Amino acid sequence: MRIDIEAGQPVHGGYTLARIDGRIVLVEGAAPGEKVEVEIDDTQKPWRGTVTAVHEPSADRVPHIWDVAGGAELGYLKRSAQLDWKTAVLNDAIDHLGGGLADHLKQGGLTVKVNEVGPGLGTRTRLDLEVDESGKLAMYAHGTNTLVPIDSMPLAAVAINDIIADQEAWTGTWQPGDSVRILAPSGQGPAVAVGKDVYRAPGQKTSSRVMERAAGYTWEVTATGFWQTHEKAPVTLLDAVIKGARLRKSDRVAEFYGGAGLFTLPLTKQARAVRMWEGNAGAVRDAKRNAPDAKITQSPINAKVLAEGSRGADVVIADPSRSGLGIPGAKALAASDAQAIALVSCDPAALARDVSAMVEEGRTVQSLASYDLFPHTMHIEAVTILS
Ligand SMILES: C[S@@+](CC[C@H](N)C(=O)[O-])C[C@H]1O[C@@H](n2cnc3c(N)ncnc32)[C@H](O)[C@@H]1O
Repeated sequence: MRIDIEAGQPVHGGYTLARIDGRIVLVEGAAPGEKVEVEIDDTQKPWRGTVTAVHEPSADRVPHIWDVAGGAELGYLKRSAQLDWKTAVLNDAIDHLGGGLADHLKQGGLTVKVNEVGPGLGTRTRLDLEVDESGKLAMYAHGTNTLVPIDSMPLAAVAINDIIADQEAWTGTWQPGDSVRILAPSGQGPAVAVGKDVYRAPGQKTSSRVMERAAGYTWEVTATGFWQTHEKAPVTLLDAVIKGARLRKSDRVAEFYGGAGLFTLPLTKQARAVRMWEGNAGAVRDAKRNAPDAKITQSPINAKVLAEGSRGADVVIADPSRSGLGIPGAKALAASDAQAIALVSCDPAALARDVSAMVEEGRTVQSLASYDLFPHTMHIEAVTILS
């Protein structure tokens, strides 16, 4: 069924909201306020609409930067409009899921907005690809299981695109059905990971770890493990977290969800003592090498670990995955004696819930800054500092 609608406000997930006879439709591919025709998928709840024609284009609409496959769902909007979109989504989550958080921020004179970080293209240092049945590097078409061969991916760093463009030279390195990660680490030349094998050139295997450098520090990170993907993410987040928390040399720090030690290493150089918790065994191995002066524990993190681990800390840092801390976990951190808590969030709903729970426990938000570390996508990253 095709129908004409006016797209409303942006909501989490990369959609704008529209209504048809009072029924909510999540629309993909429209700019807020645009009059568009959409193909309705009524098998999902809420209904989904995909733009099939634009009747009155928004002034924010531009030619899509790359609609070959998934991964750039806001690529049809000006960069400034993407930032406005994400700012609206973040504020909407705070208003609707954050209880009294919106009032709390207002009373503190804080406004929430997503800040531009560097250029929109060529900034991604990791690209995960599949190999199609003909052996070509491919990605899934947006929202499908269909692989589309690719010749370039404009969000990825130049070094990654050079490898994609020259993929014939890599014949035999990967096979149909393989998953391939191409990396452009900041501390060395590019690398290609196929399963557990890592190559720096066709046929030339290299270490399974790659070198990352930022803010005068060096980390070795398992090529297939987690590392922030935007080239400026390490420096941006280090600055936001460590400066934001006003870390002093005499502080004892408890860090949760520490990964390969992005924060852990600098913390050990700038604080008295650092304890870190992380669940992934490979990340813990990396973190122990990267930050030998920290006390690092491999453990699933839950409210009990957050409560016990934060006891006695002057500063607490937590960078959970998308699901966030959860209310019991957020309350456990809020109840610690820490003078500062830095929470890194990558999901607006989890942010609103977690920060609101900490405020309810008597904490005060000092700052809430968001950074566009995923340009042309719907994703956000935010750092909240609470006292
Ligand atoms: C967003 S990453 C952040 C890592 C690091 N701070 C960085 O920026 O590179 C989240 C980390 O939390 C870990 N993690 C997620 N859920 C966890 C859990 N329930 N218990 C322990 N670790 C968890 C993941 O393995 C991952 O390393």
